[in-house]
Amino acid sequence: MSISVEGISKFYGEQKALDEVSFSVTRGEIVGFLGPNGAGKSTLMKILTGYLPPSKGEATVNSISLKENLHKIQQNIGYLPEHNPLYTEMYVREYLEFNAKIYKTDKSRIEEVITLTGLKPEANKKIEQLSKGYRQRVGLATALLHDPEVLILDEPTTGLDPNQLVEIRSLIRNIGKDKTVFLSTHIMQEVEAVCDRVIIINKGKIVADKKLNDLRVEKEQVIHVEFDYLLEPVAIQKIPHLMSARNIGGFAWELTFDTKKDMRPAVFDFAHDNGLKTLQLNQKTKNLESLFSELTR
Ligand SMILES: Nc1ncnc2c1ncn2[C@@H]1O[C@H](COP(=O)(O)OP(=O)(O)OP(=O)(O)O)[C@@H](O)[C@H]1O
Repeated sequence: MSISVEGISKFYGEQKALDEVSFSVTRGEIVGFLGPNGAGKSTLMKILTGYLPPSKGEATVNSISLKENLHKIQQNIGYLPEHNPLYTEMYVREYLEFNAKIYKTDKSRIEEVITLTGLKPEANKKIEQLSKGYRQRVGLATALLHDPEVLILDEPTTGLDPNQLVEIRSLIRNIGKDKTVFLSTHIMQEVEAVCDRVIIINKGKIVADKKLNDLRVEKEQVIHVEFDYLLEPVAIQKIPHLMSARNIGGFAWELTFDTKKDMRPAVFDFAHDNGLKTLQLNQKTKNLESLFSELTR
């Protein structure tokens, strides 16, 4: 087990931020820790990385107990905090060298993480000159310096523009091929894009723990499609297996089908046969959305 959390509670004075939280993460999983603002995500991550003590409960990382050997745990964890604390007046390479000294890692690892995180073109700039996306990469590079087995990433894509978002998500997916990744977010699409599994927290309690594949294997299927022209709802009814069609703004529709079979080709063919262009076509995990709104309302 890479991460095991047992009955962790955390009080800030009178306020209970975490309430008997328990779960485990196995090696090689990418787990999304999803919850609304103030649900307790950062608090748990700070506990797992040793920045905060729990009020109650136990956690282990790679079978090492948080209580017994915090230092050893920190050697096994790469942590990207929510507010990435970078020394912005430093140059990127200089900053990584500084951190490599702290971790006592080999200097050759610096070039490896620069390549891995796509920092090469910016490596000779000062951190203050970097865009938010590249600063985030510096944070990830720092978290990866000592080649930890477990990565804990607190809202790694907050504030990024859509292009940076795609790049950082694909970077995390790549890193997750041989590391355990536990990442927090309040964005459902992030979980769908990156994770194998989702743990949902609300008001300090775990309210769901599901594999994304299990959520996808459902009878219903939802597709978001955008055409280049306005359609009458009656015209859309011609698509086979369609249960309902809802306009979600402009020329975009949410289509619900009563089949597991991938209906994207049928929607594409429908557009083509009716002289329409398909501007966007996405299969949604409706179940994650409904689960989230049901459990965190
Ligand atoms: N240092 C603190 N002192 C007092 N209360 C705190 C402290 N840190 C967090 N809290 C409270 O604990 C609860 C959980 O906060 P936490 O930051 O863990 O939530 P979160 O899920 O990470 O939220 P967000 O998505 O907004 O970052 C919130 O109600 C918050 O106000």
